[in-house]
Amino acid sequence: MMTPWFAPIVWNSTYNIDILNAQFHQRGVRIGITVFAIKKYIVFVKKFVETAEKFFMAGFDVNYYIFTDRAEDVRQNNFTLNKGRRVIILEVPSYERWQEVSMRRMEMIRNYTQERFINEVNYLVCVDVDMEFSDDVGVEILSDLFGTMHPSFYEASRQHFTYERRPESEAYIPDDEGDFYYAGGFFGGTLEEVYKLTNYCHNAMITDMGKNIEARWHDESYINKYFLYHKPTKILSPEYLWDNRFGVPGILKRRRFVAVPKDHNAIRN
Ligand SMILES: CC(=O)N[C@H]1[C@@H](OP(=O)(O)OP(=O)(O)OC[C@H]2O[C@@H](n3ccc(=O)[nH]c3=O)[C@H](O)[C@@H]2O)O[C@H](CO)[C@H](O)[C@@H]1O
Ligand SMILES: [Mn+2]
Repeated sequence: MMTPWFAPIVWNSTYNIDILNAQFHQRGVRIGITVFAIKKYIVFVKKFVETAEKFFMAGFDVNYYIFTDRAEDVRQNNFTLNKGRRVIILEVPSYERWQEVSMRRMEMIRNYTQERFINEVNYLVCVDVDMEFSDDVGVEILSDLFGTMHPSFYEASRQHFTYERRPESEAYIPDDEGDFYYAGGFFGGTLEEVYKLTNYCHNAMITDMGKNIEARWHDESYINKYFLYHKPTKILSPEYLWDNRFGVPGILKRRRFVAVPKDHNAIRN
């Protein structure tokens, strides 16, 4: 429930949501959530927003920032939103390879954080779009800088973490270092902290590209490197990022945000 640097690990029943809601409402906190729906991934947007309206930050002001190269198609969804909640469609370029689409999210989040989000929200939550909410995800996740345990590795020991192991890469992590294996698909924090993380990851990727290196798990590898030396102030348990292909272990009392099954080849090409 607590890391050795005193960051809480958020599991069901470790917090009282009424106390937290009162505190965050008192501060008038506004929350932004970023998702990318590039090319065929626009098919995921409808369910993502619909389920977020039920489960994500209920009762709070939320801006959905949907980055897409197909704005018209995304608009066709005619979202029905609760009070205080808005969909904002941001037109961005697309990239040919899915790996680069995934990695370029860092650059785009960084740029919009500085230009726009900073004026509109107090916290940013950055997630994958091929997901749906199936239980509450509320202000208990918010902190200066938060990351999420990857559902494949929360029980694994360090030697099994799939960090980048080539010393030439900016994402390199030595064998005897590393706290957790964090997932690329759910991180966030204050605007300042998200700016620092995304700026670091983008610059590291560009440096590697110049050397013709792409880290093993793309953006996720660079996030893991960043979190090693800039420890998150809160860590989300796999309740917040689950994939039903892993079954439902006893430790998992809630599945709050779950991968939507996809045909990888069909959707990425
Ligand atoms: C749940 C989780 O931790 N997911 C991570 C995992 O892969 P995933 O296998 O879940 O990657 P993915 O196919 O979902 O791609 C990541 C994200 O990029 C966006 N996208 C991708 C391709 C495309 O054509 N259009 C598009 O919009 C979309 O928002 C998608 O959710 O590893 C990736 C890097 O390898 C990223 O770190 C993901 O965040
Ligand atoms: Mn995904």
